[in-house]
Amino acid sequence: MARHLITSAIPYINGIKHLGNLVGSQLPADLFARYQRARGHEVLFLCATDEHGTPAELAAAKAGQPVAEYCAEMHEVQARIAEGFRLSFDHFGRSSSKQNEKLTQHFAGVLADKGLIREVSETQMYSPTDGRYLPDRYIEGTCPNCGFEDARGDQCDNCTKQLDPVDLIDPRSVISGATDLEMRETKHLYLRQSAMKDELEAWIDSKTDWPVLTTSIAKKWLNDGDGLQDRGITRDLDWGIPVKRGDEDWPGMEGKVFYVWFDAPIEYIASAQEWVDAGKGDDWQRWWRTDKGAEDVTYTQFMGKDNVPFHTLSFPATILGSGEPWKLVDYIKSFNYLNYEGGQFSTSRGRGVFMDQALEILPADYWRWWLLSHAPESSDAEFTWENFQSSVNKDLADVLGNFASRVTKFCRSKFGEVVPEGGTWSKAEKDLTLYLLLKLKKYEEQMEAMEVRKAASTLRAMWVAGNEYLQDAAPWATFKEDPEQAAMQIRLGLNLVRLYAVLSGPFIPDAAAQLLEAMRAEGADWPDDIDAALEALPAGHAFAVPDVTFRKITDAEREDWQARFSGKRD
Ligand SMILES: Nc1ncnc2c1ncn2[C@@H]1O[C@H](COP(=O)(O)OP(=O)(O)OP(=O)(O)O)[C@@H](O)[C@H]1O
Ligand SMILES: [Zn+2]
Repeated sequence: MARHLITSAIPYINGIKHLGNLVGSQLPADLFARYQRARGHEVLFLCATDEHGTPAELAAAKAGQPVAEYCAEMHEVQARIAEGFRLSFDHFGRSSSKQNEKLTQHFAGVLADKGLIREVSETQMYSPTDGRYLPDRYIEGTCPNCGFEDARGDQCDNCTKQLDPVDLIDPRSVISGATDLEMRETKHLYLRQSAMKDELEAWIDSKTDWPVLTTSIAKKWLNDGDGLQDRGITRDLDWGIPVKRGDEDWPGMEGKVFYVWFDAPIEYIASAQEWVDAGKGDDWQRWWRTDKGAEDVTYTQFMGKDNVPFHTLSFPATILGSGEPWKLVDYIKSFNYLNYEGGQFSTSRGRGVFMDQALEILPADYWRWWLLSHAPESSDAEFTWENFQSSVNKDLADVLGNFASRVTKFCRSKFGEVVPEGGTWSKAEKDLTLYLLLKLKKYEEQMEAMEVRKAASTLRAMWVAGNEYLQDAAPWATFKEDPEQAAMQIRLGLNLVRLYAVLSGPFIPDAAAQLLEAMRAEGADWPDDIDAALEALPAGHAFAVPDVTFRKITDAEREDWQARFSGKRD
């Protein structure tokens, strides 16, 4: 039995995630976790909410709530929606946890001891009226480029020019509107990533099996321009993990917090500690410490492309730089972007379909299937309502759902709700099992390699083969001349329903469970042997006709949804 540690990029707290976020991180991670569990391996699947930083403060202010309270509520909301999508996390933690605070302070202390942290003096906007430094996003003013009056400190939304707060004409505080802003000197900690460039590069170079998307982004950051830069890991904010050197205060760093991208990946480890502290597990170190049992763990991370630099360079710099025996990632599966109807999904602009809305209109499996079978792997992909309707109707309703329904209903009408007896396999059945055997091996290889789209298409090919077999065998016609042969065909069909349920579980867990229950299948073990799997339900075994597994999406619904989700979410 292998041991798999699996993490999904942790979703940011400032709102409900869209379908792009889902397919770029949590959903494929869940697919892989479910597959490895189905293969009998030991899995620890972790995720969390990413709660620190300015956008969380801004979102809380907009909601009129204290930021801690806002984050606690949004965490619950995200956890509930994740359950709705059947994301099978062993633990869904919070980067604002006590465990993460301690661990983040620990890493900063160890890195400082190793000489990998330096102090830098810089100037930053300070607002005496607000009594605080203002991050770029807290400053607005007139754009020097286009004259737009509400340009932000980091960028003008009108002309898209990247800005520095000092560029703005008549800058003002977003919090109070105060205009008496001044530049003040402030000290920050920088992680000396540049000192670790060679070590990081050698490590990346050793990962010859990683997706090109992952390694090409890492290489770009390592070598473009002046090469890998040191990175500020502290901020003048209230909301975040207080800067400490291990358990000790850090002279000169009073009132400062760690930068959100420093503490967020450390939460992958802290989430395992939270899992234990919540009484769900008894040993987190055997997953995370190579000196305490984690040397045989395979660790896989899932994320969208914008997260790759932090996972290939910054977080490994923290882990490697500590010199402590922490588990390093073995494989980083990264994704391109899913776009929405000719544009981008966007949380800030409320564009696209969001996870809560998706579940209001259709069950999780419909979305899981479409998203995974169209995952943006080798390039960006696009969600359109037409494509969604046609894929769901073809793959799920016409192929899988229809197969289960025809086989079970025909059996009930001619033989009753028990697996019928008699008949022997002919060439058609042997050909089918051989085909399924080949496809199954392919499916396993693709799932192991996390080739999500290809695995979906292989699974679909197995469903299609069953449908074609049924069409050709035509038990309804056979029955008239040779009821025993028809019984054999239907017996095989019922066993195929069970087999499909077992194999489809990672993609469409609810439908899989529903079909297994209807088939009254005792075990749902992964098939070692196709022939045996196709005789798992013996003659005389009782079953029930399942309720409709998948329904079709009508044109009227599609048009309705297309209109409803064309504007901005409020
Ligand atoms: N359109 C997209 N398609 C695929 N993955 C995406 C997309 N947008 C974001 N992601 C990924 O989703 C995961 C969670 O993202 P996160 O919560 O940080 O939101 P985000 O990247 O700020 O997205 P947005 O700006 O749209 O809110 C990350 O791994 C990110 O790379
Ligand atoms: Zn402008």
